[in-house]
Amino acid sequence: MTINEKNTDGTLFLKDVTVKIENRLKEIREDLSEGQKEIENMHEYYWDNYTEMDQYGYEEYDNRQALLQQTNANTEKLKLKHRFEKMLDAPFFGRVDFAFEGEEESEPFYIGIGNFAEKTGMTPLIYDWRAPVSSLFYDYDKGEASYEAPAGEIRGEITSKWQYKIRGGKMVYAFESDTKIDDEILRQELGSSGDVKLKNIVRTIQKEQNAIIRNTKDRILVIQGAAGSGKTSIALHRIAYLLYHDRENLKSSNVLILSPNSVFADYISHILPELGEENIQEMSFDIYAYHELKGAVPDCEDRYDHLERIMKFPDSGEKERFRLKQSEDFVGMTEGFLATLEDRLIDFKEVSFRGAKLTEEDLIRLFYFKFQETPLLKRMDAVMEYFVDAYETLKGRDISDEDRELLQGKFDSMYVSKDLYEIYGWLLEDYGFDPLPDVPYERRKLQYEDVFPMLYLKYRLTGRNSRKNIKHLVIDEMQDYSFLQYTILKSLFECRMTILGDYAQTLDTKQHDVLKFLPKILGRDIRTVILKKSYRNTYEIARYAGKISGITDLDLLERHGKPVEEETFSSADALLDAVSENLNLGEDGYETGAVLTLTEEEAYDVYRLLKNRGTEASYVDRDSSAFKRGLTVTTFYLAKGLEFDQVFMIQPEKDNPLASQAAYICATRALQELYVYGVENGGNSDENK
Ligand SMILES: Nc1ncnc2c1ncn2[C@@H]1O[C@H](COP(=O)(O)OP(=O)(O)OP(=O)(O)O)[C@@H](O)[C@H]1O
Repeated sequence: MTINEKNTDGTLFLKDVTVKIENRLKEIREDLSEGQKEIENMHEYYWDNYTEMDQYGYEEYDNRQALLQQTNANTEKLKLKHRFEKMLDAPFFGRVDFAFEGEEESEPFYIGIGNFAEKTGMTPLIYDWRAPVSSLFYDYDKGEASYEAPAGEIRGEITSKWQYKIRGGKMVYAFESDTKIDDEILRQELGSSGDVKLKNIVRTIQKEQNAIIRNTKDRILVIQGAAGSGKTSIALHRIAYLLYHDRENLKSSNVLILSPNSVFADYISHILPELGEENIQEMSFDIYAYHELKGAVPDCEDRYDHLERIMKFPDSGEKERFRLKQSEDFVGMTEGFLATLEDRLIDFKEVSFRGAKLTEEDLIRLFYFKFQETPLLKRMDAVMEYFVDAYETLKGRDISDEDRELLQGKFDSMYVSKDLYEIYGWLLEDYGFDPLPDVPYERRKLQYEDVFPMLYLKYRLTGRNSRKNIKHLVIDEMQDYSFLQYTILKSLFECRMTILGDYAQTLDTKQHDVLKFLPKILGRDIRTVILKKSYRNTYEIARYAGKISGITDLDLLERHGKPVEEETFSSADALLDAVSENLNLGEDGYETGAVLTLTEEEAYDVYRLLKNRGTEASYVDRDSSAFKRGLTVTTFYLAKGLEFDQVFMIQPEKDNPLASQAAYICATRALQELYVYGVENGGNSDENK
């Protein structure tokens, strides 16, 4: 029986292909050890013959090149080795039998996590899920179908479709299905615990998700998707797809993901390696901003300080001020301020230097006309360079470092201030905001509401270096970025973008209208895709979450589970008893659970009380950087983007402006079970005292 024989249940092919993968692995291991020896020999030759190499260094150059080539070849082999080792565990997960238009016989195409051929250059026995032909598997039922190949559209007919589950090299199940990815398999994938972190979904990518992953046309793709619709998963699979198809131009170091915090970064960190790609850089925009502002302020508050404050002091006016300072109106105010700043910032004084001179009139001409386009805080440097050039040409020699320093002092002294902190303070005062505290540099701490406005002002005053090495930017949780932040991002990144989020999961009391203002900032070449099908939660949890958010038009996967349990207890003690009773983690239970609160203080209290009772838990705060198996205690805002098998959501005792947002975010974090617990007013625990 040949491995191409049709209508098998895949077991024979599995046997055959496993042997072939093993053989290939053996060859690769031998090549690798040969290659390693080769490198060692080259090193030895180099050291033995170093002194005798030709004086121009040609031989040395050749040696280095050969060494580099061999190292690169070894790295490529190592990657292949990793891929094939992974494939030995589960070589393929799908198969389409496709009869090309005009042909009677159909050909089987097995689909797996990567390509596999017996030898480099031979027709693959297994196709990478990202190969053009593999889209047949995700996009079509049995019947007429087509796919986009580099040479154009290929038409034909799918005569049969199979889905497999292979673990440890053994076939767990195989079944033929007429339809796209069968819902039953999807339910099984979602219902099965095992992975703690976000998993790859290559086995069950849905058609609408596949269209996003394989979209290469749109420069800026915006995905608005309901909680649990797979946005983060899709964005990462899309990067894997783009890296595979554009290897020449796009390397993993050219892709950057803006992620909300380090725990989230850890949570998603293994998907790309699992898909055979290197991990991509990750950055929090807040941390980037703090670095950029270091010259003006040694310390900045973070977003979580701001959130905690608006929960504690809802009527302080902070929410409204924050919103205004991140808005389009504030960008307008800053521009208005900049228009009058030139006159206010500079006090022109004639410059004389060793017989040469720049009169006030000269300075004004250069400053306002010749260097008009140079950012204000850099403009005097440009005028100085102009003067230095003219002086050096006249004298026929360069000026000394001491003289340059002297001149720099003279030109700098024309600025009334070069301190961004002070200048930003003027802007606030001009528009009637409270001024910044007048303290020396070491004692400055910027409130979160001022971080991005100050960064915007900085870039307008000094210019910015756009990040040209980044060719694709991924922005997750798009609803948490403001008009002002997108304006700054646009000036920093001129590249393709995948922007994803869910306006219902905002961390504000009011939803930002991101989808409306994005085209204003990023231009017209934006394509927005809306995802309404939610996969994460059981039907019961999704319905419950829908009631909180008022979102009723969701398409829910019929995966049923335990009803949501809502209960109010007479004391914190009784509440924690209920948590302990229902917690079902460990060998025979689930992998992950979370107790989620609104504020940091509440989270820490619960964590402490649980610990006192001997319940193992990890406390995740803003400085945490790892997502762990077991029970996690944290706030709703740090749990955003994550998921847990069991969620215990603790309702606040006092009114809280973010209560409804928090409830929606907490509820949608639960994969299998959701408990909504509260304590009656006045309920108090002895342990709590
Ligand atoms: N096609 C799919 N097959 C299997 N699982 C899927 C699929 N799509 C999504 N999922 C699962 O649904 C869950 C939610 O996915 P993901 O976290 O990517 O969604 P999200 O839209 O980013 O969620 P949120 O906005 O709520 O954080 C994950 O467990 C993911 O593995």
